[in-house]
Amino acid sequence: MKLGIVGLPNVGKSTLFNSLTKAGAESANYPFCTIDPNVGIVAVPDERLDKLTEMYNSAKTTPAVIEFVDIAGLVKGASKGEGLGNQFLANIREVDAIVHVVRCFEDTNVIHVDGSVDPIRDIETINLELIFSDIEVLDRRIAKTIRGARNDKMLAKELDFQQRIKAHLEDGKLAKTIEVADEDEQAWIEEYNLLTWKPVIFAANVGEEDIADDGASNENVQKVKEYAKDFDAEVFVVCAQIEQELAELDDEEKKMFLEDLGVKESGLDKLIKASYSLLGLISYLTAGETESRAWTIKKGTKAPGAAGKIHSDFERGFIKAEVVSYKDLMDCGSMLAAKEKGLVRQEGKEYVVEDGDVILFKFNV
Ligand SMILES: Nc1ncnc2c1ncn2[C@@H]1O[C@H](COP(=O)(O)OP(=O)(O)OP(=O)(O)O)[C@@H](O)[C@H]1O
Ligand SMILES: [Mg+2]
Repeated sequence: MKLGIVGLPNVGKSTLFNSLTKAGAESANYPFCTIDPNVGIVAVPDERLDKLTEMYNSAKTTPAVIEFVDIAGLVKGASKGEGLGNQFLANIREVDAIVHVVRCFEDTNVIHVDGSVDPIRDIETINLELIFSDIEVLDRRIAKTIRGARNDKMLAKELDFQQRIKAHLEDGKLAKTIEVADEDEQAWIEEYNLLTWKPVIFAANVGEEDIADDGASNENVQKVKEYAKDFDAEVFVVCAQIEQELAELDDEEKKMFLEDLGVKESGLDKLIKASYSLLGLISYLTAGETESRAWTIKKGTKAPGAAGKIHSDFERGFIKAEVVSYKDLMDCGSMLAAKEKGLVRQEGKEYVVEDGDVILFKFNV
């Protein structure tokens, strides 16, 4: 699962990325592996995992992770080769969702490429580049489809759809706002990998003074929130600069710093969790003396599929799953007590795994 960080130059993308990846490294057990200087693996904060580790005295704790990709700032004309951005547009085509960083902080020391802070103009500049890039992709697709469409009903239907999306984009609209008529169209649009089809989270990057009230008194943040409504996009208020400082601290210091700032949770933690649910992901947990671990699955995954995340043998030889909800386990205080109360269920192949299920798989190979 990958998220791409996009935005204009100098709006705080790398600051956010650095704090994300450093924060990931802090939860030491999952190594922050730099696959590439601009790709970082980030642990999904999950306090359930800490509690399980405590209960089982686990030697190791392994959180769920997501990948973030930091790209160079996009400028007007990026899709036509302006700036550094266009070579990176290809990188974002591979991501599952986009974090769009929008500058909402006023600071005359930090240059804005367009001379002033104006979040809606900035968002539209980026969106337009993404739209242009999508139009190019569609043009290539259309050229291919057109060849076969004359003698093939299905291709003719697809061609019609492609042309509809193109017209929609040329109107300055995002692919995700197009009405998809049926399952064929749904499958096609998913396959095209259009940038403006991907889910988006806006990260409103504010100054330190705006953290305590979560941006409520920052006019720019309010504008972004209003704007995002039209796209069903979530807006997260974050101060990238503070997050970078927070990421340097250990857990205890971090807690104190957050208290000083008047907030419970770092903006970053909220952002990571939100990204996770934006992607339709949930975690189930495994616990034991050697390791407590969170495993990422798509909502709706059945028990054998979930087992397959651990090892393909678990899926192939799946017999059953011993399941207890995290809450029941905690309420009972131990697995034994939960069993005595009949709260540990034996589930079969059709069981749909839920977020926070603590599972032991039985399998045979
Ligand atoms: N919330 C904030 N308040 C004040 N300054 C900030 C904030 N966030 C980032 N900055 C500052 O803005 C500058 C640009 O940040 P950064 O390098 O992260 O931008 P970027 O979007 O990655 O730029 P580029 O596209 O050029 O890579 C840095 O000096 C950083 O310290
Ligand atoms: Mg950068």
